[in-house]
Amino acid sequence: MKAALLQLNVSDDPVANLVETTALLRAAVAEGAQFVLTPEVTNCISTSRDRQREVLQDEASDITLAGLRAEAAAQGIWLLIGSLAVKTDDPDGRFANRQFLIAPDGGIQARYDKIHMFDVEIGQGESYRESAGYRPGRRAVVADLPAFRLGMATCYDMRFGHLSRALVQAGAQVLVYPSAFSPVTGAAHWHSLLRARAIESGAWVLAPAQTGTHDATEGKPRSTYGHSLVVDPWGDVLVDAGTETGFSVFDLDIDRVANARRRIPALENARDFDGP
Ligand SMILES: O=C(O)CNC(=O)[C@H](CS)NC(=O)CCC(=O)C(=O)O
Repeated sequence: MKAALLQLNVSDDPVANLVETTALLRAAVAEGAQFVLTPEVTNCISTSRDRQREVLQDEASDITLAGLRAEAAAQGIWLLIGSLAVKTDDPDGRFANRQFLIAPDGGIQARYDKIHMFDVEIGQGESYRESAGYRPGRRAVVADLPAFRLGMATCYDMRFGHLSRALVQAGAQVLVYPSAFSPVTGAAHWHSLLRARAIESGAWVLAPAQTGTHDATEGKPRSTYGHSLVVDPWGDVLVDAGTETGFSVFDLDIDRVANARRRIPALENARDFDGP
């Protein structure tokens, strides 16, 4: 199956973002992609919670979800919306950071709310507190396409190997990590983490990413690392999209999963053990 990652530089304007995402999706489909994946927070990146609250909706009213579902149906493709920030009934007014798998008829096949919140102090004045704006999910999710099983995870989730292990133990052959990674941690960890998840799982790892500088409402713009990555089940990097926006089409050959797992049967060799 031909698949494509979209690399985006979204603003705090969901309408403009939808226009840009749709144009790239159509270009990828024109090159044969039957499965298209978008990055984390495809609908909006804003440094202002007030702005987010003003322009974003709950799932039922989200224009990005409605627009991309219609587009997937018009093109007859599978679409992984890397995530949308959507309003929830959280008592603290927090959003969900929610992934959607859309089927070729436009139906919602699966949803996943990001579990691990990026609450960190990286140093040099850079800190993030994702849990202040987002309510974490509690449930790991796998979903079936006709030819393979997908394990859904988002961005910072890639640092938690027990989540990917649970997903592959539940049958996932393709792991997705749509992201809006920080440039500092991206340079230090992005390629290593994603290759490790692919190698230890014998699974494809697909990581469509946000890139560049984004909204600066709060004075300082938010920057993201880019480098959308495709890693095959042996750990080879098939696509590194660099820092420009655009799309990357590649051949998602599911036979490589069985091949890698035959050579290194890490899932079969794994053992239960007593605690240290
Ligand atoms: O803020 C939003 O609107 C959506 N959420 C994100 O972009 C999140 C939290 S700031 N980004 C990450 O998880 C990056 C993880 C990362 O960079 C690492 O693990 O090193």
